[in-house]
Amino acid sequence: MKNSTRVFLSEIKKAIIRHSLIVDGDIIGVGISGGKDSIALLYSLCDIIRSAPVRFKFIAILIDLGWLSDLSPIVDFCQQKNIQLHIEPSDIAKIVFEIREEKQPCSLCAKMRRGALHNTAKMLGCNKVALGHHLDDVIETFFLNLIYTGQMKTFLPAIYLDRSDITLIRPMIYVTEDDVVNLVGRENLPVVSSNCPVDGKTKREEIKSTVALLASHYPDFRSRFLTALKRPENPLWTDSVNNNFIL
Ligand SMILES: Nc1ncnc2c1ncn2[C@@H]1O[C@H](COP(=O)(O)OP(=O)(O)OP(=O)(O)O)[C@@H](O)[C@H]1O
Repeated sequence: MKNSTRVFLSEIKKAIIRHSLIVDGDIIGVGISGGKDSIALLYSLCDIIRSAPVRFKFIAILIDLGWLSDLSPIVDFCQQKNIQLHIEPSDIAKIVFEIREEKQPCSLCAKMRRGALHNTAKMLGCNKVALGHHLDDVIETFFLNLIYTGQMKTFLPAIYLDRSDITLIRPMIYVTEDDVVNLVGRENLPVVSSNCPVDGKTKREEIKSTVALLASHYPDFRSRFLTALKRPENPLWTDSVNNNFIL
């Protein structure tokens, strides 16, 4: 294994340990979108499980929204790695774009997708769902909330959802999007192209360029942001597993 891949995996392990994301007996549904972030997460968990001090299981879950071009690279990858893959069919794309003709389709689509993912995970006996959010997602979400809703909040490393009785975990929050892109290229991980009609035209894409601009002026911007989040006195993240800080 290349050293840069080892470094990537060690950052995931650090997040898992620091935020107690995985404990003995967990059955984790890993949300797979077909994109680079979630396949990087799946790859990482495959490696981490081999030497983990706790016993856990995971299942890859893909909610088929109806616009992925060809799922076979993901199916082949899971077969090669001996990963259980569950593909859940859905009418989400049809409902959002054809039936409801939503002007702001992303929020309805994301809501329906989350519901389908949590229900499918529960149906498969999972107590946790792992998502492929990375540090850039954490930073972008912070600025999206600040600018559009006037709130200082972002993704938590872990959060228990009462309503669906499931804990969401985000093991990739210490790695950047560039780290993910490099891993996917280096390890030749399969990415499936999406025909989503609003891909690349969202508010998140706008914020992404703003964050990139900040990082080009201040090269340590992302790592400083992470340091700020990790500070024990910072209410955004501290003890998030026990939900002592509700955002
Ligand atoms: N169709 C889906 N089925 C299952 N899980 C999904 C699906 N879409 C997204 N997810 C999960 O939700 C996370 C966040 O979704 P989002 O649409 O923001 O993707 P992303 O950050 O671009 O990640 P990716 O590169 O994996 O698409 C993904 O990383 C993945 O874990």
